[in-house]
Amino acid sequence: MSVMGRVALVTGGAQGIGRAVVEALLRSGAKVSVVDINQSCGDVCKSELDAEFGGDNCAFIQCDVTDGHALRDAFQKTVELFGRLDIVINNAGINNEKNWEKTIDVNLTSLIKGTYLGLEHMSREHGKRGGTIVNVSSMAAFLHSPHQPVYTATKHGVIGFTRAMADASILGNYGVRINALCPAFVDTPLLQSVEDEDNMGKFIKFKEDFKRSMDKFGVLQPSLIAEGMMTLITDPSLNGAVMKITCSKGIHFHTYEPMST
Ligand SMILES: NC(=O)C1=CN([C@@H]2O[C@H](COP(=O)(O)OP(=O)(O)OC[C@H]3O[C@@H](n4cnc5c(N)ncnc54)[C@H](O)[C@@H]3O)[C@@H](O)[C@H]2O)C=CC1
Ligand SMILES: CCCCC/C=C\C=C\C(=O)C/C=C\C/C=C\CCCC(=O)O
Repeated sequence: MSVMGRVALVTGGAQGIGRAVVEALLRSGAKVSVVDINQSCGDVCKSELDAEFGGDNCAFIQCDVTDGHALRDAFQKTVELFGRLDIVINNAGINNEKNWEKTIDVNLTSLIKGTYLGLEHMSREHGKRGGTIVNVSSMAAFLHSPHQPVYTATKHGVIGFTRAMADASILGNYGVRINALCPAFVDTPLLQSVEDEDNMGKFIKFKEDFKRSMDKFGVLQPSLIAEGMMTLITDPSLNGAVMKITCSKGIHFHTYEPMST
């Protein structure tokens, strides 16, 4: 599927992985709505993207994804601005073991809301023409590291929810493909949360151990994650797929036992 002329909404799109995905989409001819809580970062992002891709191709919508009404408005505004919606990337995420309820709210509850809103705007069930949703999980979903237990739980949850919804999409003939993306460590501001007791809480004492793990597994560039994301967006055969991206194996897919596919 070509993304030329299609409309995408990317949560947490103002920096890091989300920003790299926004750029890849714009480069391929999509129009993109960048939905992010950070007003100043979003303003900088918007002016840089306008300079590179032209002013009519992207919008910045300031929104806290945990605010259900604001998130609904962001979807509505995207459709009003660009006339349609085809691609939803639920990417916004945080690493906060101290305020772990917030981590669940941002990483899992809001991602579920974003998926349901995406379906309202794209599913044949709602009289729409179909589309695609990618939910951002993490390689943390395949580990049980002691550094970030609640973060890990949310990323496991993202995979379970995504695969169940992908099956629901087939059963309900939604016409919407739903997939998950699981990067290993990526060079973004999120990694700096390891330094901060406000984020790590009592797990700050594992900081050095965590850094050794980064040295062992390596750190990826956001551009590679955007490349994997574009495959999930454009390959019409993918639904319920779980893409992993690691330094050792690059872009590859998790395989499941046939009975659980
Ligand atoms: N950086 C890494 O090593 C990895 C990151 N991930 C996941 O990738 C996703 C993106 O992470 P990064 O780009 O690394 O993080 P980042 O911290 O660089 O960017 C996250 C973006 O989300 C926005 N955001 C945070 N809370 C929000 C909220 N309540 N409402 C709206 N926007 C909000 C931030 O303002 C920021 O622009 C997250 O889901 C993260 O869990 C997955 C694997 C590895
Ligand atoms: C406690 C550390 C907090 C600081 C880091 C913040 C966020 C990290 C986000 C992730 O999603 C990455 C987490 C774990 C997976 C990383 C690597 C696994 C690599 C496995 C492999 O290469 O085979």
